[in-house]
Amino acid sequence: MAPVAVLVGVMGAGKTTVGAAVAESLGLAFADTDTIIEERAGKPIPDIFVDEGEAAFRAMERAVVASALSGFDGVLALGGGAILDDGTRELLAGHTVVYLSVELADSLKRVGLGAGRPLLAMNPRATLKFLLEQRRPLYLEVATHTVVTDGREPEEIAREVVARLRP
Ligand SMILES: Nc1ncnc2c1ncn2[C@@H]1O[C@H](COP(=O)(O)OP(=O)(O)O)[C@@H](O)[C@H]1O
Ligand SMILES: O=C(O)C1=C[C@@H](OP(=O)(O)O)[C@@H](O)[C@H](O)C1
Ligand SMILES: [Mg+2]
Repeated sequence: MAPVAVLVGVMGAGKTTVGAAVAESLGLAFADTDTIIEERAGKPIPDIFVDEGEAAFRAMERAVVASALSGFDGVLALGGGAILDDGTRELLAGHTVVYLSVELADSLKRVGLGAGRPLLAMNPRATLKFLLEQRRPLYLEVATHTVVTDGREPEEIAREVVARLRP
């Protein structure tokens, strides 16, 4: 058992939104590692970052990704920073991984002031610019498909993802 597709990309790429649309269109279940982590921890992500720190969050994320990759056969969205963890990147090898790419302008428009995203609590523009540059090579490293999202509606992006998943 493995997800039909795993979505990666920076905050605001649309992983959660597009992932749910792809799952619906394929008649499959959708799961988001952020939601699973919040359920397991019993608190929202910003509280996990404050109480336990980013390293503890990444470890929880790795454990959740590991169990979803072996026990879930729908569409799986990861958090934007999951690929920072060496172990998580290794787990993704051999899976169908769709990188939703987005540039700074659109990602900023989409996340606004970063509510619910603790890494954007201060200076979202500078932080997102840094994260995009730091992480792009890692997204490309794990991706089997890349779909550009700038200037496009989620439904159109979801249709392209579905088309790319066809054998
Ligand atoms: N292609 C898009 N165009 C416009 N807004 C979008 C698009 N994709 C997502 N959004 C909006 O941007 C915000 C962040 O989307 P989300 O799916 O949570 O991104 P991610 O999970 O990659 O951080 C949400 O408010 C969502 O409705
Ligand atoms: O990029 C990151 O490090 C993070 C992205 C968030 O998910 P989204 O990419 O779905 O916003 C969430 O996992 C957490 O706030 C950390
Ligand atoms: Mg998300």
